[in-house]
Amino acid sequence: MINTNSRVDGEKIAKKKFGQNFLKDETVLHKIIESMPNDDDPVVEIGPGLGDLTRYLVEIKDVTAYEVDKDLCEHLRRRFDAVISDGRLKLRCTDVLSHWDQESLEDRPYHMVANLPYYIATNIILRALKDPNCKSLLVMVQKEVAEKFSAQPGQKAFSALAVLAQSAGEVHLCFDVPPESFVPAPKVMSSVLRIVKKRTLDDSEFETFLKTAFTQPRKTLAKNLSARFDKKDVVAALDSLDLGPSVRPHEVETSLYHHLYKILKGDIDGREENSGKPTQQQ
Ligand SMILES: C[S@@+](CC[C@H](N)C(=O)[O-])C[C@H]1O[C@@H](n2cnc3c(N)ncnc32)[C@H](O)[C@@H]1O
Repeated sequence: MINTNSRVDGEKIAKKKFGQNFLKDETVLHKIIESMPNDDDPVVEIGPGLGDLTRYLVEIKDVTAYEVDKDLCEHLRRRFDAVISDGRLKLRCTDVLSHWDQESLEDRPYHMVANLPYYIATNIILRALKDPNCKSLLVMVQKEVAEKFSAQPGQKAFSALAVLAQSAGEVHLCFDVPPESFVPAPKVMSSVLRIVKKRTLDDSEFETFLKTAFTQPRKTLAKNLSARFDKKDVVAALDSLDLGPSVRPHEVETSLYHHLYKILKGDIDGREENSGKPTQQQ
């Protein structure tokens, strides 16, 4: 059993299999709280851990927290006894991803604020982009993952994840957090990523299309897409959008991926598309 004192030794109790790196840096905790949306919607926290971020969240918001580790749940129940009793904190002791398969994480609009378990961070973000009740995300992830979601077209890190996130809303890498801010310290740099959603992703075929487009990020987009579509159609579709046959996947903007997808799916004729031609912003 974990000592209910908030000063428990994170180093000793951390379980690697659950991606436990506890955020102990008060400056970073405050920066996260200051970056939160300023409205009355509740917050969903995934992986409250020892509760060091949770204790600030419950001061300003109604919170639903999902924690998979039963030992930590027991600790959290004791630490937050009063706020659980008065309804400000709902603690769900379960694997968030299996819960999400059945329903949204909240039955009303919510913001996600979390120091995510890194081994499933990408899955959680993608799942949140598809949850109609999730309005925004403010999440700590591995810096490399934050860059994949927030990179701009033309940057090497621009990926299918960036296209998806930018299709859902505004994406911003807020700040970096060094390993020594956590106990135990992870091997990598972390970053806080914010996504403010304007729409919900609801087309899984578009996701599959992007996976094909970015299969081999250093090859041409035409080569990647030709694995699924006729090469002549791919080159014609690229041409209709003023994209040359040698363009690489990371060089094409989000809006053009949507046009390409529609053309290749047959929703839009390339020539028709050409008349009100969208072009790549230089
Ligand atoms: C990086 S730690 C963050 C802990 C705490 N929020 C903090 O900032 O110190 C990730 C947390 O997510 C929890 N977790 C891991 N996998 C989970 C899952 N599938 N569902 C819910 N929580 C999970 C871990 O047990 C751990 O508490």
